[in-house]
Amino acid sequence: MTPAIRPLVAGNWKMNGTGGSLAELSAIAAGLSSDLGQKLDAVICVPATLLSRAAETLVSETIDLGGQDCHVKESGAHTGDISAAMLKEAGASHVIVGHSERRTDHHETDELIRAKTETAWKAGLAAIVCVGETAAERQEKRTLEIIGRQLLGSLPDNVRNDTTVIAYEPVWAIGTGQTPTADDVEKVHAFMRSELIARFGSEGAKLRLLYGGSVKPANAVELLGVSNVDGALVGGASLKATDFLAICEAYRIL
Ligand SMILES: O=C[C@H](O)COP(=O)(O)O
Repeated sequence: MTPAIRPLVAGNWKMNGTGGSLAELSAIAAGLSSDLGQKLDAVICVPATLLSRAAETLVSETIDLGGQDCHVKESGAHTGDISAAMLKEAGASHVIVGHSERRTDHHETDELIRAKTETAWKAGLAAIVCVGETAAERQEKRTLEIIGRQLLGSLPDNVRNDTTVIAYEPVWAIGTGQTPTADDVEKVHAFMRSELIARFGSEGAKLRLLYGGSVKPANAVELLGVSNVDGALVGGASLKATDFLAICEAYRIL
């Protein structure tokens, strides 16, 4: 019997946040210093420019910090890029890799995301590996084909549940207010779980599978209550402490 998986609610601030936003981060940390924080893990992936200050601000241990991407190389002549080691030194424990906004805008391939995941691990970061189908792929009823390809193409061989988190984010649900039905989320997460167990055995059964794409306080209980959903990757609703904590509150009920 696989032990219960401890939920993870991750926030992705994307390209939002300056010094004044650290007050929201402190409010999230304060909100999770209560008994609520015993029920889940939380990571906030702030812009890299805020990481060091965020780490200094967060005197409590109730939340971890993450980056939103890292270069595949450990260092070198890559103007404007950020290495996994830089994120780690600045206070990150996690890094998102393969977010659909990078797969699309920066033409990131499964192969590159797999290599970035290994680079993140080498720097001591856990990778939150994103997969998700586009609206066109959904229309063509290719969701499971796409998720299967991305899932297994983007993951190195030796994944562990303490170094790797998977986030299923249907691209058409990101920032749109639309979400799949709970049944559709269940189908994809059950498929991911079976694929991961088939490839990684018992470790595949322990990986946390997050859902992301318009998660809000109003739909959190429904979406987070779906089997094989072990948490959420939250964009817009993570920018306000009240909304992010309201999503976390779902775990008082679930
Ligand atoms: O990384 C977060 C996802 O892109 C979801 O963003 P969203 O909650 O604003 O739809």
